[in-house]
Amino acid sequence: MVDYRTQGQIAILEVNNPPVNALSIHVRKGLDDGISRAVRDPSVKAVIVIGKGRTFSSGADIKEFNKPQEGPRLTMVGKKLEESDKPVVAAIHGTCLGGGLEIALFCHYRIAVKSARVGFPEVLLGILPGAAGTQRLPRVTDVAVAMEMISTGKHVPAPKALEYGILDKIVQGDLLEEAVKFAKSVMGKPVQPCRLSDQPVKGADRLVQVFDAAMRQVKQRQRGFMAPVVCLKAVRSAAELPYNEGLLRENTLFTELMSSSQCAALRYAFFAERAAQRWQLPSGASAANTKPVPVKSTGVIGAGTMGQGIAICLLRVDYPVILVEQNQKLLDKGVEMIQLAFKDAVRRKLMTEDAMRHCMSNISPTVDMQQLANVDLVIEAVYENVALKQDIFRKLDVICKPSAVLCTNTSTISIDIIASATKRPGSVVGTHFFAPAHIMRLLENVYSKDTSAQAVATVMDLGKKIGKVSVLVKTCHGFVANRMFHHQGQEAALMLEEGALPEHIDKVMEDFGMSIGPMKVSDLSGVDIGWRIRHEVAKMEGVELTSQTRFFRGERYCTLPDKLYELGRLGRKTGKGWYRYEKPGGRVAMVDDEVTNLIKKHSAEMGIERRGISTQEIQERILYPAINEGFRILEEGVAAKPEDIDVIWWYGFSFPRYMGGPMFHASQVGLSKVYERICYYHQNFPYSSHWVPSDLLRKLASAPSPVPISQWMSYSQSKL
Ligand SMILES: CC/C=C\CC(=O)SCCNC(=O)CCNC(=O)[C@H](O)C(C)(C)COP(=O)(O)OP(=O)(O)OC[C@H]1O[C@@H](n2cnc3c(N)ncnc32)[C@H](O)[C@@H]1OP(=O)(O)O
Repeated sequence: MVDYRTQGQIAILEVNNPPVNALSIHVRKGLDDGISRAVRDPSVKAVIVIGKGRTFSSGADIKEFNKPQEGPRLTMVGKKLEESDKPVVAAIHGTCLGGGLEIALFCHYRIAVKSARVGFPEVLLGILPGAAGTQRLPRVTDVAVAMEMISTGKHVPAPKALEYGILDKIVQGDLLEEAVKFAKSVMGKPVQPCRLSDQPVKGADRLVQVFDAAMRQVKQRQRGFMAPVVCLKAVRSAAELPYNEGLLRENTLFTELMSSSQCAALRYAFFAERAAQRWQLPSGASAANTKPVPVKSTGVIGAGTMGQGIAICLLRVDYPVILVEQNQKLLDKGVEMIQLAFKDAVRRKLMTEDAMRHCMSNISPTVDMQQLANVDLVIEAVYENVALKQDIFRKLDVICKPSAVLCTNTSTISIDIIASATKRPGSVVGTHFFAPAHIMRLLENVYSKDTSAQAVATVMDLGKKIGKVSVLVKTCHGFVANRMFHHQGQEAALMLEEGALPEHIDKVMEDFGMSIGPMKVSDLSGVDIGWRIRHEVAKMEGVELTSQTRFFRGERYCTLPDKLYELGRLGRKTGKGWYRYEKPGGRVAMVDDEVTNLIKKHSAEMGIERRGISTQEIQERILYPAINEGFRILEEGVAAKPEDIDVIWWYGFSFPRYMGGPMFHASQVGLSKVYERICYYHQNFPYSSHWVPSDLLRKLASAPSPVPISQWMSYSQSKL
């Protein structure tokens, strides 16, 4: 775990714990033993701490967090490194994060290669750097920088870290050779001035202003997260208390955070996100045994809002894009909008003018689908209409080369239906982007009964390359995201006719932690989207939905969203939806009397006596149908594991990560309680099938003791 060797008068402690040199018990022990040995050995005059493999260290071993602490504590190991009279040099490459950076800050010197990054990402796990990081960073760099780094968790590139004073030198060439040279240059020099515990906090005279400004920012940007606030308090204590007292304060705050439910949720999120990348098909094909099709050229069909966003994603990472539209006017408009989005990115310093020009030079706009003959991958992004999509895929089948992967950006239509229009259903796969496609990180990749493993591997790989978080799901109507979200929309509309108003529902859900409530989401995504989907489904079933419709598919149906659509209130884009906006495309949602009156009139027409709806009821009626559907999705194997559903909700619907996602949230509330409430609503609302309790939920709720989320799937086939 830590290899000890000497090179002349230098002892080298090489951390060797693949893949990322986490500071597990054996590493801490190895470092502890190594430094003691080096200090004892009179022939050793300097020490180097270095990481083997791809990185210096990714920090404490997160897998050890919920186990009893064994072996030497990181702070104790660090103290030994600092107290050594022989200079200790940290030689950094890859990432030097969390406990890894704390170890480096205990060393007397830090050198790094230019590509290295340092940071304290603990805050993202709901904790703080608890091995003296909050006390030592503001002693090596300015307290404002320390507050920013520790409260955001951002990685800092080596050149910036040098500027901040965190690094002493950036080296070129072989890191170990350079570290040896550096160690020789400091051999024999007194280490006292390099012991950070003896240094004053930098910028302590500006503490109050810096702290207040940082706190304002944290409250604005990380609303609801506990850890950033506590991180700032810990750094503040570095400036207010002597070093050893500051350490005690840090420890108290660390313990508080470590035992919080937010920390448990964020730790779960860390592993869930990584687990989602390890996809597996029922055939056994998986990320580990399937190679993607090499993609060098791409096509996008549809230059509307989604097509534009998808094209931007591809162009940004250097894929040439053939952009196809049905007529020149729409095509020109689409290209213009793409250019505008890039210009905006340049204005916001997210890209250079040169990079923008390069991206734009990679688009080939055309109204001729034949131009797609040689692309490796094509993404259809036209509006949600089965016949239209099938027609496009019929054409693609004829036009595209046999190896091409044919993707559809449908948000609801089963991939089986779209693929059936081709003679190569194995090449057809869903790539469900979320609007705005160039901003939202989620990519819901969808396989059909025929999709080949290679097509799946290709879109999962594409997702990674374009910076998305990809989750693989099996096809069904609405997939995971919209199938779960759909019930929220239904239930919200029903609560509106029973007595709630859009602003009440949104406030409750925003107070719960959602970044925006469901009514604002509907305005953002477009009231017409839901309308089109509902009416398309009805049409497929030979039903016409009208203002008189009370039941559809045997379910209670609320016509309020349809009435809103008929008034042309399509959401933000028209400046009016469930709210009024300052202008079409505006962002400031204002309560609109026209909507309030529409809702009240609708209730009266329905003969419903409006009533006050409690916060608890709003929360449960918005969340629990989605959770219930989540369990059905697991039962049917549409999602392979609860973690995948939660990942979809963080990135697709901004579900607060510190609550872990709807499935994790359900586990925290207690499945028996969630089940009981779903049964209660089922009794009260028998005409809404989303309240029929899932069988898997029933089985888990009746287990004699709470079943850990990692074992839920073992209950899906059980006969209990
Ligand atoms: C007293 C307490 C003191 C200190 C507290 C801490 O130090 S808390 C830990 C702080 N560090 C982090 O939060 C870093 C977490 N890791 C990362 O950000 C990335 O993993 C990293 C290092 C940037 C590498 O990214 P990359 O994309 O290259 O790899 P990936 O994320 O897929 O990770 C590879 C596998 O390593 C596992 N892993 C990563 N970091 C840790 C860790 N700190 N502890 C345990 N395991 C870690 C990760 O889960 C992956 O495993 P796999 O089984 O392949 O999914």
